[in-house]
Amino acid sequence: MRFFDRLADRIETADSVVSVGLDPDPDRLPDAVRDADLPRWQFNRRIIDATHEHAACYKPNAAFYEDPDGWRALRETIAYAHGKDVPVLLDAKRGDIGNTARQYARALDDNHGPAADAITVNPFLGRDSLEPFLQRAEKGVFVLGRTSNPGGEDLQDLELASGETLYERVVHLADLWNRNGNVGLVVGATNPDELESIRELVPDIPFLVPGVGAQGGDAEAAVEHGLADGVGLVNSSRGIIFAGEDAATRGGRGDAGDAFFDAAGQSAKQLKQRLNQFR
Ligand SMILES: O=C(O)c1cc(=O)[nH]c(=O)n1[C@@H]1O[C@H](COP(=O)(O)O)[C@@H](O)[C@H]1O
Repeated sequence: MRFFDRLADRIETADSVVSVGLDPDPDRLPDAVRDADLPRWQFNRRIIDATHEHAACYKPNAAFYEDPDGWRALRETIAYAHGKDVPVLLDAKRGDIGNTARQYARALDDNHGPAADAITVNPFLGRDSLEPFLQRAEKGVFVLGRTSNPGGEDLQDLELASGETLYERVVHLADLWNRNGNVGLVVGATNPDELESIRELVPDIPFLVPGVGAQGGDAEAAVEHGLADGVGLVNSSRGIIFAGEDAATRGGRGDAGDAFFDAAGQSAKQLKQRLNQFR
């Protein structure tokens, strides 16, 4: 099934557009999983147990897995999320010359274990750098449009000779690259005006909207402009997975971690309910 059809089904089943970011910072893992074999996998397993009812998608960021144990943890995590019937978007922000991109795109193939259903890509190198991803028609390809970080304006807001901004040009290209209907755009919740104007440019492309929660983005704008025909994702990572840090402190060392993971579940549920007010 094509990614955006699968995502639409999941959004309906879970009644949620929440993307739960799985960014397991090793310095912030609770005691309950620190001594486990593959702590990041044990952490993600318990986060998934606590949050899957409320998750439209899981979004592991590759930065948190780029070592041998990390790749194992990631593979287990993808398989486990699929076992709960939740799609996985690998946030890898890939983008390189065609020859290299062809290798990166193999991350979307099942050959070496279960693969992610979608990926984020960086459009800076242009068309051929994204082609290997785009041609995997069943997979979702989220192109960075207007990012949530403060420095995003340094390049993305530059005005071109044509009068459009660089991010508007990227949005236009993403629309052209969407011949398989598998392209999404990443637009940060910290830029509500850009969210609105980009939605006007591309009414039919679903957005991944990161930046609510820890980055303080605008949840209402994220929903109002992020969804295309009801399909899109609003991501929170630290705001969900580390919501239980205070609870863990109260539980003390040796605690089984239940309070920590319960808090993650509550946080995902609260975000779902908050976003649903605007759907
Ligand atoms: O592509 C992304 O997901 C992304 C794009 C962007 O503009 N801003 C952004 O924060 N992200 C990612 O979304 C997640 C946000 O994490 P929190 O700030 O903890 O919710 C991280 O994995 C970021 O790398």
